[in-house]
Amino acid sequence: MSVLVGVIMGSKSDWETMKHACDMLEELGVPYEKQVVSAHRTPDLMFEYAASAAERGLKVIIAGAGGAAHLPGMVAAKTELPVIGVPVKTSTLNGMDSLLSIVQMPGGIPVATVAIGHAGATNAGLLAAQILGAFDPQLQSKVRDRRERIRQSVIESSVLE
Ligand SMILES: Nc1c(C(=O)O)ncn1[C@@H]1O[C@H](COP(=O)(O)O)[C@@H](O)[C@H]1O
Repeated sequence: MSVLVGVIMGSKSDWETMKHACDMLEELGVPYEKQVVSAHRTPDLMFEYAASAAERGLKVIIAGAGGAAHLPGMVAAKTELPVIGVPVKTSTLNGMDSLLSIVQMPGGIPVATVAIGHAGATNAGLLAAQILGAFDPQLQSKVRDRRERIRQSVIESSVLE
């Protein structure tokens, strides 16, 4: 099956966080690719990646970055595909810098921003699957089954001894 989701990150050091998005895509059987692309350090590659993503068949892009996290917004500026931004936690400002850099997009160029760090990356993978699931009943049913398992496990552990 062709690759549907592009998972990109500003640096190899973001992998620790971004692997959680990939884990979720794998769990749900969504074909994806992963790559380091930086708006700051490899601007031409970033432009090329974003500009060609739709014609290469990608449907959703997940972009994670830390600090002055311009990657998700700049990618969103160069593609009409939905972009999900993952703020990577930083040692200096705990990821608040990443979050604020990603979330405050100007009108007309949206980035769907998730929470800071690992949990946000997991949700980014899930959100990408849910977007694709709107056009793919089989994938949507996998998401539904996953939610049911979560619901069951919360109910099972809801009685405190
Ligand atoms: N925020 C960005 C961008 C970008 O937005 O284009 N490129 C790299 N970075 C971030 O710099 C941090 C430190 O990177 P290094 O660990 O390589 O020094 C990473 O979290 C990366 O996402």
